[in-house]
Amino acid sequence: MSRLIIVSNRVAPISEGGPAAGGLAVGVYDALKETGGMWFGWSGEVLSSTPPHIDVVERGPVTFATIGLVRRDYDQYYRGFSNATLWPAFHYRADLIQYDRHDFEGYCRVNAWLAQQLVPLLREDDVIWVHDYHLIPFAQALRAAGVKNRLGFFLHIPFPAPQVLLSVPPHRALVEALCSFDLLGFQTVPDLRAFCEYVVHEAGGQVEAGADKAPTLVHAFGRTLRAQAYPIGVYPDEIAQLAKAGTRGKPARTMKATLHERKLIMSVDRLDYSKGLVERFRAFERLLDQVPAYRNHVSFVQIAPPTRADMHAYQDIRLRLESESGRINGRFAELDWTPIRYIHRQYERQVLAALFRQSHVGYVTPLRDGMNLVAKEYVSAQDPDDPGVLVLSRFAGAAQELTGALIVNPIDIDGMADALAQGLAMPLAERRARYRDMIAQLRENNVSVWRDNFLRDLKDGEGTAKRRAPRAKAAAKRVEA
Ligand SMILES: O=P(O)(O)OC[C@H]1O[C@H](O[C@H]2O[C@H](CO)[C@@H](O)[C@H](O)[C@H]2O)[C@H](O)[C@@H](O)[C@@H]1O
Ligand SMILES: O=c1ccn([C@@H]2O[C@H](COP(=O)(O)OP(=O)(O)O)[C@@H](O)[C@H]2O)c(=O)[nH]1
Repeated sequence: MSRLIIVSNRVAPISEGGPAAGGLAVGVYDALKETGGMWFGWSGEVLSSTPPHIDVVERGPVTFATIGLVRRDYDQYYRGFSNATLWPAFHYRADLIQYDRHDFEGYCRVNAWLAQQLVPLLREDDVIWVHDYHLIPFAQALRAAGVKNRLGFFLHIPFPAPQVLLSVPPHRALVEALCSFDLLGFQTVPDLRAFCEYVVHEAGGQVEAGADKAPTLVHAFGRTLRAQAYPIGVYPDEIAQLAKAGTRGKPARTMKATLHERKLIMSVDRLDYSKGLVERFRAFERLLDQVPAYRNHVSFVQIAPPTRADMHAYQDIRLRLESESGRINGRFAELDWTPIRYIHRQYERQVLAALFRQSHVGYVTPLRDGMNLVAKEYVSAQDPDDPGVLVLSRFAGAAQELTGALIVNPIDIDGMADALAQGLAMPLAERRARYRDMIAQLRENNVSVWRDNFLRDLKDGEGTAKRRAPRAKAAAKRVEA
């Protein structure tokens, strides 16, 4: 059996059980610990001068091969092009895009360098699965180094509409680089469709919809590759167990004691401007304005651990959120009640799962999000006999599957306040019906299914990339939603 090699910028913390650094690390680790294999990526260290070397650690069936970045590479590749250019562009925040040609050069240089570090670790029949926007040029770099293995890529964040992507100056070079992979995976059908639109309308390529759920064939830049939507999942039953066990722990007991029978609204997000936190706080304020009966009868807990805290846009969102929570608490707080408990630190998944289970509403309202695993974890953690209600942004990838949630537009403050009121008052029978619908979907498309579908298509496609593109006048078929 061929070995699975995962390549991503962020690698899960090597000691299991600790708080996770984001959804990619959580999802990929869950997927890899069953199959075993090697996980290659950044160690999270920024080195001042020493030339980085690969650290190899075995943990059960998984070999972690991690490497540090020198300061200049971290600045240009991670803080610069990945997170100041691609992240805002792919999350539809054209107003926040910063672009520096030197950062793009650094991004390509680091991709080439990482690829060179990986090559000596590879075997001939390894299957290589590359993850996320930091590593778009990775296939080109591996091919240039002579690697012939199957190469797949999964994008964890949204793929933007072509008009938005055009604001990234090297957009064409990026899409050409993506087309060096054999298989491209997206979180949702709208992301796949946006990619195909770029291929057809901006790159002069062609796409052919695959029959019966098979991947779409993409002909572009002289290559043929395949592309498909593979929504990442969770292990719902494992999370339910964690949640049940966690309710006996100290954090959950403290939460219960300090709530004094009040209803609980729970949110958990990295403190990222894509998560819609300011709008969410204002919608909670609107609820208190419009339904005075909820004052002192409902508490909103927002856990928002720091992320990318050395970047201006992230310092800015932190200040805005601190100011909003201070303002709203100043307006409504009483001697025995603080309406918003805003907590700027990370918690372990077991603690989060237990808090989800204790809450009446899971409040997940990103402005844009590739998937949003928190939404899936929230539903998984519920007590089937007395489940909470999920209020979910239509712009989270998860909204494509979790149709039993109350779906909201995250910039519609009144609409979100209405959904909170509806969720808090929802009768048990309706809560159960919505929960049953969503948990069935989560079980059907768990993280193993995500991994297995992607790897099946990556292996099945052997030979596709070598096929020639069809003649130019063959009609391009658009991918249907
Ligand atoms: O590595 P960081 O810069 O600290 O950021 C954390 C991760 O954020 C993003 O996560 C995404 O992946 C999730 C799982 O597929 C998905 O649910 C979520 O919508 C995405 O935002 C990012 O894509 C990862 O590369 C980062 O590691
Ligand atoms: O304090 C925290 C906050 C978040 N998470 C985990 O980090 C992941 C966040 O993934 P999501 O897809 O929701 O968003 P991302 O941060 O990747 O954009 C989820 O598994 C959370 O349970 C965690 O373990 N501790």
